[in-house]
Amino acid sequence: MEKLMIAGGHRLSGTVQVSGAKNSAVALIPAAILADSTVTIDHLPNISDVGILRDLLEEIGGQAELNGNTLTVNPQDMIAMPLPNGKVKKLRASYYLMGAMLGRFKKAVIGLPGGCNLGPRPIDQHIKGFEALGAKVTNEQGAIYLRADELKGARIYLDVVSVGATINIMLAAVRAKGRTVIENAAKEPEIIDVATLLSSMGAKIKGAGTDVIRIDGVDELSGCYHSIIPDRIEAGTYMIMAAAMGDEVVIDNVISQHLESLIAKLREMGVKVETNEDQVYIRSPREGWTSVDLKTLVYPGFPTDLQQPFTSLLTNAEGSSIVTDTIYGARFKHIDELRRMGANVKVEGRSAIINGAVKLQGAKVRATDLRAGAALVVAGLMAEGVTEISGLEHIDRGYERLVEKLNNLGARVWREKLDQEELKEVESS
Ligand SMILES: CC(=O)N[C@H]1[C@@H](OP(=O)(O)OP(=O)(O)OC[C@H]2O[C@@H](n3ccc(=O)[nH]c3=O)[C@H](O)[C@@H]2O)O[C@H](CO)[C@@H](O)[C@@H]1O
Ligand SMILES: C=C(OP(=O)(O)O)C(=O)O
Repeated sequence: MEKLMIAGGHRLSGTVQVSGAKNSAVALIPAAILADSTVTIDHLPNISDVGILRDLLEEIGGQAELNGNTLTVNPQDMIAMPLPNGKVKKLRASYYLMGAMLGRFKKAVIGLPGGCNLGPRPIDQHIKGFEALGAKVTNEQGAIYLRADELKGARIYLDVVSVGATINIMLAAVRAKGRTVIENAAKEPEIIDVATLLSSMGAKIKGAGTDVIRIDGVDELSGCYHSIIPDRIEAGTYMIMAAAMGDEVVIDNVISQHLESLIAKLREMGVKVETNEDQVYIRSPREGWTSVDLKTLVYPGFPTDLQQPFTSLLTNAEGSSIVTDTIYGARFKHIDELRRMGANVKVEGRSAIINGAVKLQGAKVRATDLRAGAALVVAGLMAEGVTEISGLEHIDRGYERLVEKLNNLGARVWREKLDQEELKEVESS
């Protein structure tokens, strides 16, 4: 097991390349189950979630070859192998195996998913959707059993706007008989990316990216080639790092329209942000940023996945900021760790109140989830002295070549093995 070491205070400059989107990748890979021939997915991020999903496709009998950033999946020999335990528990997106296997085999057994612990993360809307399509769904000892004689298109109103439920219902509905309409659907760019892949396979989907998606089921879906969209959350994280420590930083391979809410907030703080077709340019005023209040919302609102790293930036803004997470009201595990670094932040209900103008100090901290990790990396870059971040396995779920990308920008970051005492601490926690 390793930890991330950051010698803080180094200015950043240059260009950083954004990888393919994690939250697309983790849906596109299960979607390949639905095809009857080879699916090639290009520009996948080299992160642990992708490796685990590849392994899961092999567990159900597929051939899934990862060459650099390209995954080739031959789904022909796949079977409806039950996956009640094991790797499915290591990530959130294993829930997409439910929709994809239900679509192809009309049955699936999938253990309840893992992923970031952000407080309760129910999947009732996924299940409501599968049931509306005609599946019988039961929860037996922590695994979801799904079975349908036939899937039939239906009108499904989501009570909660959910990315996962929207995609999962799409995955099953492309192979249902007749028309499915998802109302109050989520509109995130990753949903459009998944709909694009499914359409290339022959699915009939209209309205992805709006809150009403219409799907006309088809009898078969073929193989295809798909190139994934850039990761707006990784891009946003580097934008926040650049705002914190950047002289002049170019973030390359970005769709800036995906990040309008972040760009608006950075500008409100006094950070210079310019955009062109596929780049964002950031110049930070170095210090004296204005504090801002912020609420996370469903897309195109401010993404909850950037709330944690943005909070770190606000610790050094002039004045107080209030950050409210309306999506995951308990997504504040990073705050205790930021306090160890000297931050003056308190949590009240769904909000963090940040008293800014604090110079953070390097400390030993723990990433409890993926974006808490990103928040601590931002803090470590800003801090005086060395920051040691354990829980690196969370960060590895979502950031490809983080150390290399940061060092290319002028940061001083490296990985080190945990010593015996630290290993004991991890084991007992
Ligand atoms: C793999 C992936 O894409 N993960 C992203 C996805 O997670 P995920 O798809 O799991 O998140 P959802 O969009 O489903 O969750 C949004 C809200 O709806 C609630 N909810 C969701 C489903 C459900 O059946 N019932 C229910 O009540 C959740 O508790 C949460 O409060 O979107 C989140 C919100 O943008 C992001 O933080 C995650 O990075
Ligand atoms: C919460 C996240 O991921 P997951 O849903 O995969 O746990 C995230 O990407 O910030």
